[in-house]
Amino acid sequence: VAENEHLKQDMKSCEAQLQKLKKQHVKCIDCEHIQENARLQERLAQLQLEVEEAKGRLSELDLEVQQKTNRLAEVELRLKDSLAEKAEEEERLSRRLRDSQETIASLKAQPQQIKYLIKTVEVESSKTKQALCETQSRNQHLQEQVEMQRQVLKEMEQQLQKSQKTAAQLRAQIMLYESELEQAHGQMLEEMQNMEDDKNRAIEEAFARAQVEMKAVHENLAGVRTNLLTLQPALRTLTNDYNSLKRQVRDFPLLLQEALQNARAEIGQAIEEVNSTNRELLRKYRRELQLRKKCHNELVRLKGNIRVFGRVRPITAEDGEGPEAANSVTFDPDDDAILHLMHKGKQVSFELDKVFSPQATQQDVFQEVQALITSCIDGYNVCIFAYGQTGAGKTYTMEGTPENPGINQRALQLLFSEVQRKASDWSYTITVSVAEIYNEALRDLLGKEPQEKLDIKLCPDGSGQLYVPGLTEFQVQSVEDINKWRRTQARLSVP
Ligand SMILES: Nc1ncnc2c1ncn2[C@@H]1O[C@H](COP(=O)(O)OP(=O)(O)OP(=O)(O)O)[C@@H](O)[C@H]1O
Repeated sequence: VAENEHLKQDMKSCEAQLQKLKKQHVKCIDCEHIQENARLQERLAQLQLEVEEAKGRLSELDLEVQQKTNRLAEVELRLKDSLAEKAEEEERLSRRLRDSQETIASLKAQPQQIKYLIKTVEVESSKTKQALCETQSRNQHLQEQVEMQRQVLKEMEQQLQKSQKTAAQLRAQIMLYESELEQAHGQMLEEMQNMEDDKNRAIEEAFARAQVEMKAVHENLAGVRTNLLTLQPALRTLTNDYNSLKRQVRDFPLLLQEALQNARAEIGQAIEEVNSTNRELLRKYRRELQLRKKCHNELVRLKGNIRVFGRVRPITAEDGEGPEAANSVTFDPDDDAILHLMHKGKQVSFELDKVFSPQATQQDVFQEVQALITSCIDGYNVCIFAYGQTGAGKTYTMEGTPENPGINQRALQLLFSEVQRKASDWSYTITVSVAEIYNEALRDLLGKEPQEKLDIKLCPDGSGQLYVPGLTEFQVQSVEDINKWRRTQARLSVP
């Protein structure tokens, strides 16, 4: 208990020290050392609680020992009482036994006198006979009494034996109680000792831990103190920074307003510049458009609104051999617009816009009509068609082969690539229609009723353009879309 008190005092002094340290560093509210202190205090409180609990247990055990001792005293008292009772009983019984034995002895001694009396009475008188009879009956009665006394003595002897046995049992039980009590007492002492040891050990450990933790806390506090010292300049710098930031924040709306005004002026200027650039671009575009129109008109003026090209295909295996298969056209080496033809032995010359020799490639031919595709994108109506006798090479020139495509495919490729190129500035819609005129009958090859005959009419807007009412039109996005419709059309057209 003294040690407990000592430990408590130590703890109190530690707590007081902690409180003092806390007051010294009250600014450091959330630092980890304070938290650690709080943890240590918690631990101390816990240990105090444990000590209180151990004390409570100890007092309980004391109470138990007290109760057991009281019970033992009671049992001893009861035992003493019963022993005294037994002794008294024994004393009483032995007294009675002695009395009985004396009585028996006196009774045994009496008959001889009676016998003697009988003999003497017989000889003396008849009167005495009666007295003898009385004496005999008395003798009988006394014998019966002796017998009874014997019986009582026997019972008493049995009772005495039983009492002695009971006393022996009680003694054995008392001894057993005593040994149990002694054992319990020993156990209790041992347990108390163990508990005392545990308590002391726990207190020692807790104290040692508390000391170590206190030491660590002291060290940490020293560290915190040095940190505080080193942090002070940083705090000063931060305060300065904060003040300058505060100034900046105060001035910020003004600066912002100024910056916004500048930005607005700059944006306005930029918008103005963009607008002027746009105006310039628009002007240039219009000029370009006019230039293109002028170029087209010039082209049309120079090359004519309708241009005719001649293409001489090479001799193929299908033409056969011999003079029948010989080429009947010749070219002018100085002028690619003249074509000579031998007719009935005479040379007839034809003047065209251009003549392509058998060596001319598909690309050469397309190059010549390429400008018309650009005119088409610029909004002019363009028509390219092939004319010639069977086997002259119309299909080859217009359609070509997949490996070497003709004007159609190349024109469509150019059309879509141009549209793609201008997509950021212009939006185009390309539609496709396929019609066939055969034997003066017009039919819609993409329509649902391809056999149905259609009419060609003048546009009612007075533009002089022709149109076919009811002609099917499909919007297309790529060359492949067109080719798909063309494949449909190829199945339906006149072979
Ligand atoms: N420039 C050329 N180079 C090589 N072969 C050609 C050329 N032009 C035509 N041919 C070949 O000549 C043959 C006939 O050509 P194509 O079918 O184009 O004639 P076409 O005028 O369309 O005939 P049709 O009017 O009967 O349809 C084909 O085998 C074709 O490949």
